Formats: sequence, C-alpha cells, structure tokens
Amino acid sequence: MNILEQIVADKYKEVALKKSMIPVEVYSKMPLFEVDRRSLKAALMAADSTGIIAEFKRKSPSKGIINGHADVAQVTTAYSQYAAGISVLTDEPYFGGSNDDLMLARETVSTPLLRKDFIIDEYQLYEARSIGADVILLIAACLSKQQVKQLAQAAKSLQLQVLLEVHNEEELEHICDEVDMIGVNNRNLKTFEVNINTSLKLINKMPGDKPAVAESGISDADTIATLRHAGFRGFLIGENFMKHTNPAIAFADFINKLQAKIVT
Ligand SMILES: O=C(O)c1ccccc1NCC(=O)[C@H](O)[C@H](O)COP(=O)(O)O
Repeated sequence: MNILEQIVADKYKEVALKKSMIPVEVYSKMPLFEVDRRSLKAALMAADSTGIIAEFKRKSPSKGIINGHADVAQVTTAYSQYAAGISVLTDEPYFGGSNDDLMLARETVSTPLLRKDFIIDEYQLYEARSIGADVILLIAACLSKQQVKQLAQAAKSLQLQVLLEVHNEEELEHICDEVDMIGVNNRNLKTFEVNINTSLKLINKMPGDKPAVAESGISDADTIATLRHAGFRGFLIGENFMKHTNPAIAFADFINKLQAKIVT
C-alpha cells in the first residue's frame, strides 16, 4: 500500500465513525454553514492576483513535523494580505490539522479558504461547508471518474468550488463540468519526489477554461515565473513558508521577491 492508499483507507474508517456519531443534519445548523462563500476561481483570475494559495500545514507524511507551534490566526492574517487563497489542512492523523484550524482561519480572514483533506464521501462536503470552507479538493488518484462527478455535483449544490488534483495525463479524464480549477501535484506520492516538470508537462493537455494550479515543491519566485509563463494561474505553497519559525515573515519575504521579479 502506498501512502495515499493508506491515508484514504484510514479516511473511510474516520468518516464511518463520524457518521455514526454526528448526523449530517447537525452541520446545516452550524453558524458558518450560512456564511456567504468566496470565489477562489475569481481571485486567481483577477489581473493583479499573486496566484499564491498559501497553505497552513503543521506536518506531512514526507517531512514529519514542519511547524509544531504556528498560530493559525497569526499566520493566516499574514497570508491574507497577498494570497489569492489559503489552504488549511484539516486531516489530523497525517497532517496534524483540524476542523478547528479552518474555523479559526474563517473567523480571522475573508480570503477564499480551501479545505485540504481527502474527500471520499458527501458527508465531508457538509462538514466542509459547516466549518467555513469555500473550496474543496478532490484527488483523482483516489477517486473513480464517477465519484469525482458525484462529489463535484454535490459540492456545487452546497456552493462550494471544486479543485480537482491530478498527477498525470490519464487522471485528466476525471475532469467534468462541475470542476472549477485543476491542480497538478508535483509530488509523487509513492516516492515523495517533487518535480515541477510534472506541471509543465501537463499544462498543454489541460482545458483552457479552468484555471490551472501548480501544487507542491515551489520555493522560489523564478519557479513561479516559469509556471506562470507556461499558463498556470495558481501556486499552492505549504512547506516553504511553514518550515520557518515565523511563517508570516517567510511569506512576506517571498512576496517581496516575487514583486521585485514582476517589476524587473
Ligand atoms: O506533503 C506530503 O507529504 C503529502 C503526502 C501525501 C499526500 C499529500 C501530501 N501533500 C499534500 C499537498 O498537496 C501539499 O501539502 C501541497 O501541495 C503543498 O506542498 P508543499 O508546498 O510542498 O508543502
């Protein structure tokens, strides 16, 4: 079993347990369920967008603990000044995240929020809306084409935007009308190797009407310039900021370098 298969097998168990404890109707009564949703797609398409989706990520299977002390409110406040969107890991066992992290981010910032988790059941979409997410992630590698269609339709009925993540050309077959954005994950989930060429190789095979997001392993402004030139509108960055004691400062430094690159 590779790590993604292991995470997903555990996620099925986690969701089954939650379903037995919290009826889905409970979620629609939570205050954040009613809050208006923000559009990440529009934020990525804005002419002056940095395109950065900055991620709050405490640990990961590939790196272990990345930042054990970061404060969600402080970090997301800093991210919100320049990021098109903020991604918050809510998976606890493998990424040290929680629904509370996302709820706190929602109470702190008005930037579009991506719930970063392993979605395998409609139940998680109600949960996502109730904690204040604007966007959910569907990972083609762990869902059938039919599951992507059903989950994306259900997400749209809850006014949640859908980011579909792919790793290769075959997974592009999972794209359906309900998908808003397409992410290419540069991380090979079997070897954990990250290679930006994964994004560069796929961009010309992707539909032009859905913003493309390059994910993982991005750590400098030159890479963003290369990806932007190739056609990417979004850049999902986690570890590069979170590995610093103060991710807010690392993010601000990165933005300064990015802006200097745009001016020169
Ligand atoms: O990050 C991992 O180790 C990982 C392992 C297994 C499944 C998913 C994983 N990461 C999820 C992500 O997509 C990244 O958190 C995201 O793209 C940001 O990546 P990075 O900038 O390299 O932290």
